[in-house]
Amino acid sequence: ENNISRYAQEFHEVGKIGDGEFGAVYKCVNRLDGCTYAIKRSKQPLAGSIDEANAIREVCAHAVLGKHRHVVRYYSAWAENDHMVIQNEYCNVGGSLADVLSENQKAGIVMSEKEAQNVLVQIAKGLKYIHSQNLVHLDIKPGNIFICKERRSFGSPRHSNDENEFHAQPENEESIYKIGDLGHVTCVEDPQVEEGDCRYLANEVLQENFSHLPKADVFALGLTIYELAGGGILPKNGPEWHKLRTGNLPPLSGCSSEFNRLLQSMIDPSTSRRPSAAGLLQHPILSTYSSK
Ligand SMILES: Cn1cc(CCO)c2c3c(c(-c4ccccc4Cl)cc21)C(=O)NC3=O
Repeated sequence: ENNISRYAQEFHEVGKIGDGEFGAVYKCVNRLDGCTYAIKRSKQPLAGSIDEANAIREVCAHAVLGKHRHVVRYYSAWAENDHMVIQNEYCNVGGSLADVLSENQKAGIVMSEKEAQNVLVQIAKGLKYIHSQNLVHLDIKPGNIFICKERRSFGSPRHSNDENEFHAQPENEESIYKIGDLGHVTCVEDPQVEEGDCRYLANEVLQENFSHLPKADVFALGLTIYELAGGGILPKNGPEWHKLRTGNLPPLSGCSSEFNRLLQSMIDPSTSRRPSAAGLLQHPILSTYSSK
């Protein structure tokens, strides 16, 4: 019967972990396999609407992007009782980098250069994979980067062998960062661009130049890392917004000049001067991370 809810039948709802105009996200346990999932339930979009096109794009993107260590994994999607449902991997830290950013801002601390570089390398790997499938994400931002904690296997190399360096997380736990929310994903060929969050939007996309969309993802990643490493609140519009897009990024006091130059290159007004996601992984100051 069409009013039996597969969601209610197959899952135990632990609690709401996200809310927005799109719908709501719940932490759920599958009654059969006992695993925890993140499930987004949203109102069935109007047939033929932009929302419907986005919902279809999101599910297709997940299906194409299959399994990658730095992309949130998709399991299933279905429609029921006037709702769309998508069942994804639950990133077990229970929050995104936007939560890390707001907690840091409240505590008056910023992410260290080392951790910011670690995030940059992991998300660059995820973007390299997405771009290799001729897809672009178009909404890279702290709120769409989710965090998993993974038990470190015995003897796996730590990032730095500088033993007396303070490490925020315990010896055996490592943060794995994953790109989520594929609702703006489109293909590089005939892109149907739905602009992402304007704070991370590259100017050429605002000007409807869609000829180098992978570099728009690199731009958004550059401002994302800049913000996490202490760049402050990003403007949504106005002269400050345009100033950030002239290519001069106020330097981050706590970071090396090489790192500042790398971030500056990622937000260069010229898309050809921005590194590609693959190019980022070859950068000398990131190679210590990207060798793994
Ligand atoms: C708000 N929120 C919090 C979380 C937990 C992070 O540790 C979360 C997740 C997702 C999503 C999500 C985003 C967009 C579309 C579908 C989903 Cl399930 C939203 C999430 C998702 O796909 N996987 C998540 O863990």
